[in-house]
Amino acid sequence: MATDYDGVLAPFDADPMQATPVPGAVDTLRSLAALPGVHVAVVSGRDLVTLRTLTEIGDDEPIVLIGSHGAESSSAAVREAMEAAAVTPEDEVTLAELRSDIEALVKEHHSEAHIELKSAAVVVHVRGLPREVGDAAIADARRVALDHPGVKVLKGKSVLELSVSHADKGSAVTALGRHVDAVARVYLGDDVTDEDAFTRMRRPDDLTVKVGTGSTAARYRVADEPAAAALLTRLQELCSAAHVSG
Ligand SMILES: O=P(O)(O)OC[C@H]1O[C@H](O[C@H]2O[C@H](CO)[C@@H](O)[C@H](O)[C@H]2O)[C@H](O)[C@@H](O)[C@@H]1O
Repeated sequence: MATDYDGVLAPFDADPMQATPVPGAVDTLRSLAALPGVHVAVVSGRDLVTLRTLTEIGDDEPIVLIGSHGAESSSAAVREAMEAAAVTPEDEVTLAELRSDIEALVKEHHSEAHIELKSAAVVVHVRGLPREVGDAAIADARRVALDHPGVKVLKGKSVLELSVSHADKGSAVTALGRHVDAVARVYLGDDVTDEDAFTRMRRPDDLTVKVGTGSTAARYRVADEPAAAALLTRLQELCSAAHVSG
């Protein structure tokens, strides 16, 4: 059972570090993870350190954290499966150049935008800015990416992410499913990067859920983060009842 973080477990906030989970949602994941035969993961574009900080899920807990769109994980099995997509020393050099160019761009031309530095990416944030101001910052950031061959450009919600990671959420989450011999897989996501997971989870017993509006390959949809939290609670109740009845 895997869920995305921003826009699913946690409502959006203009300050990325203030985007905290819907009250009770992480405890629901803990209850699910405590059930025999249920494996739980939080999958995010956040880097692993930040994901751990925001979820407050500890290293000693049985919930797998997958960060940087699959490039980082608390699970050795996922790390091994994603080894070919790991960030190389050459990628680190590209990332340092990218950071420097984006910092210069924002400082000189788009001081209203915010930069988030991640272990495998630089993100330009424009949430809350007037549309034309945000669009101009995103367009210029795209141009910076063109100067750095091999950089992946991901357009998210009020963000442009420039990444040196070669991973994707779909590969990471299906690797975890294989590792635990999952017979049915659940994935909740809200953004374009979650579509990689939705398209890879097409078995009859898989349950894929898009949170919010927009086209999707997911089979089902809920309206927003509180509805996603309510769905997780219902799944926990059903799994718990199935366990009790044997
Ligand atoms: O894969 P996710 O867990 O959905 O993470 C995707 C990106 O989420 C974050 O940005 C989004 O949430 C911010 C906090 O609410 C918001 O300010 C921003 O507008 C959203 O796009 C995060 O900051 C990125 O690094 C993640 O890649």
